[in-house]
Amino acid sequence: MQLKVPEHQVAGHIAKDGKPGPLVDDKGRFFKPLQGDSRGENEVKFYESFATNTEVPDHIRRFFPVYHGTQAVEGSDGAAMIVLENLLADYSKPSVMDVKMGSRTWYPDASEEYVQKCLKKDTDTTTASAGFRISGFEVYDHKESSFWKPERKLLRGLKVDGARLTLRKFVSSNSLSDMGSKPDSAFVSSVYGGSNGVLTQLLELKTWFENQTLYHFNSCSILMVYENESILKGNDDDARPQVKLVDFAHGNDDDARPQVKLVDFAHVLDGNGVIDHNFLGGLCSFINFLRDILQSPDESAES
Ligand SMILES: O=P(O)(O)O[C@@H]1[C@@H](OP(=O)(O)O)[C@H](OP(=O)(O)O)[C@H](O)[C@H](OP(=O)(O)O)[C@H]1OP(=O)(O)O
Ligand SMILES: Nc1ncnc2c1ncn2[C@@H]1O[C@H](COP(=O)(O)OP(=O)(O)O)[C@@H](O)[C@H]1O
Repeated sequence: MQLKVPEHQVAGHIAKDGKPGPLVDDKGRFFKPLQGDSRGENEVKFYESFATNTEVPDHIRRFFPVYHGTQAVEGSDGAAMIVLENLLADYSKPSVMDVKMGSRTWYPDASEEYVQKCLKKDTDTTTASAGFRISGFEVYDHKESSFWKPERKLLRGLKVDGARLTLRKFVSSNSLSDMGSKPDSAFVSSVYGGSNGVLTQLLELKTWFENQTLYHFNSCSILMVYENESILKGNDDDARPQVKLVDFAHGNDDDARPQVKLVDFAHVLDGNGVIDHNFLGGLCSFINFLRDILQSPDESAES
């Protein structure tokens, strides 16, 4: 089995100080190392419970990576890995964003030290104020024909206006690395809008969260992705780029294939019959941000 480091991982742990990081194979699988201090175990427990839980509606399962069990992986010194569907396997030039949901990232029964560490990050970022924070993203830069990923430090410093601007940049064809410039929001309707777009998917998820009391998704992320291969820019450099969507492989127009998934279940707890207000509140807020961008894509945003 040929394993390699994922090309487009945008957040989370990576191989460091002798600890393994995630790997992918060429068969569409993503291997996530089992993390220590019960996080790995807890994540496995969630995936096993979720896979067999008959109360989870089928249409909701598509928002979660398919789980293929655990496996000791040779290429990673025999470390035990959680084997998941590689969510990016079918994308050739993906733009990806990881958005950590909730207005708090600590969970009941966490140690005081851990709560304090999370609280600091939550108040320093948009978690406490907006109910979510952008943990990481990578966009395909159409001008440079390459991927651009901001440093973590830069994202940690984002306030609400910066997060709003970043959500515009994520669907823009210009000014990616220049954090101060105005994004053109060229792909906003193809990615955030439409009957298969991000907003529609988030609203479906929200309907479930308004009722589900099975799990509490502490510190869990929404992973948004879309395909750039099919997005063609017009040649008129002076004008706002004309964007046409063409999918060469399938001959379809409008095929940015926006996808919304949930990832990172290391801190999921039983819902015990109680609505997950923390995740739901963050989701509602995130939906409002995207709705505002869709409604006024040309509005100039301040950084
Ligand atoms: O160590 P840090 O400060 O980078 O925090 C990690 C988070 O990074 P971030 O706050 O987004 O920059 C990291 O967040 P991302 O996955 O990068 O969104 C995780 O929350 C990680 O905890 P866990 O693996 O989910 O248990 C977090 O690790 P722990 O602090 O819980 O060990
Ligand atoms: N199933 C998956 N397929 C593809 N990429 C994934 C998958 N799960 C996670 N990732 C990538 O790895 C990053 C970190 O994942 P996460 O589960 O949050 O790890 P950690 O527990 O180390 O924070 C995500 O932001 C995303 O880029």
